[in-house]
Amino acid sequence: MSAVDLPADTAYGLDHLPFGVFSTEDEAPRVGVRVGDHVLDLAPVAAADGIDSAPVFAEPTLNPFLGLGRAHWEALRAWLVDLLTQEANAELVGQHLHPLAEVRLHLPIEVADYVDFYASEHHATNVGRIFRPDGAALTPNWKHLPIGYHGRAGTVVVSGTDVVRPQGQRKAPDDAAPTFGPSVRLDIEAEVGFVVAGATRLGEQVGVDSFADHVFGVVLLNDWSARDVQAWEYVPLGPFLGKSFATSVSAWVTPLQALRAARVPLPEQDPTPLPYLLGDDLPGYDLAIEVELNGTVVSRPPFASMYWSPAQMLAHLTVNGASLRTGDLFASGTVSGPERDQTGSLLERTWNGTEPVTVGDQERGFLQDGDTVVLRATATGTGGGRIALGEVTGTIRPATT
Ligand SMILES: O=C(O)/C=C/C(=O)CC(=O)CC(=O)O
Ligand SMILES: [Ca+2]
Ligand SMILES: [Mg+2]
Repeated sequence: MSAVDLPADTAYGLDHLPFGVFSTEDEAPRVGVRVGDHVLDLAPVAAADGIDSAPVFAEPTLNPFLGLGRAHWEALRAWLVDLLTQEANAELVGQHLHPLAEVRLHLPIEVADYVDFYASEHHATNVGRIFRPDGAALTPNWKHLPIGYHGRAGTVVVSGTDVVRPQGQRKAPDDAAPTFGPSVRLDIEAEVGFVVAGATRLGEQVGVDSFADHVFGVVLLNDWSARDVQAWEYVPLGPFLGKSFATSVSAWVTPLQALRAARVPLPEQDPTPLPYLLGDDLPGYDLAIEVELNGTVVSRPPFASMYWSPAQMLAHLTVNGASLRTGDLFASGTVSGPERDQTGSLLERTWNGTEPVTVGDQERGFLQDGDTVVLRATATGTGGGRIALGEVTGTIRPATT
């Protein structure tokens, strides 16, 4: 018995409870929790139950709630489970449940800084082979630190937002001079994003053991990439306009607590990293990702194969004393497993377009206008069944010329 009716096999049951921001026709965006195929409007329910922090849920982003800190997130989750478990609350809860089909979902966080890592050994090896065929696949630093760069926070968009084909300079090695125009090698990157909460001071470091104090939860993330622009611009400072035009995230943020049963050991790290990257609790997560292109699943990247733990990424991100802000977002980097059909980018999946994938009755090297990409991911929930991260979808629109 409980306050809501849920199918036994739902991926959004009481062991999940992801947070997002939604609006209904006549009311402003506010915080909601996904329960089955409904969204629970948190502010009025929390207010009715005498929760002090109820007003943070009437805000148009999760940031004010996230800023309250870990003890508060955990207490709120316990309250929510209790509320939804008791049949006596059925009327209160029922008044504030909206069918998903009747709401609009918004970007759940106001993104402060956005950082993207490069933490898959399989991905880094593949990209090294394709982009730098004459050198070693992995750069000498790769196994000593989680490589990353700062991306563009202002162009992080919510799932469902169209992506306009970027324009820019590109020059293949054999071209005499660069040309300008719409990217002809537009790609995806299937990634997992980590939502940071709680500000730190300049000069402060967040050690590997403080990961769960500073990461509220995870989103699925598509780091759209223009490979032709990227290949010409990135030496020596790294990715710039080939990545900054759009990064899509799921509308739902899955709390770290909901992923406790999905924790797995990391692959062995050899050589042993420096002490600030070592700790007793360096979780990997067994998330089964799926990349769908125009209705056909083209790849199944396994997040469990990532070399670096997100706890190591956060420790590295702050080891120089860079401070954190609530709403910071860091992404894992493209998730690729050892097999070709486990790679998280078309660059790898089609080996730079030379081995196209079959999608329905067509073939694809890179993305064409009108193509739709959907990323999905599931994991074992604490209740023993599967939970599903919010999906990330985007459709490519022609360049604005
Ligand atoms: O190795 C390179 O030159 C480029 C790598 C990427 O494009 C990957 C990137 O953005 C990080 C990642 O997603 O793993
Ligand atoms: Ca990336
Ligand atoms: Mg991007």
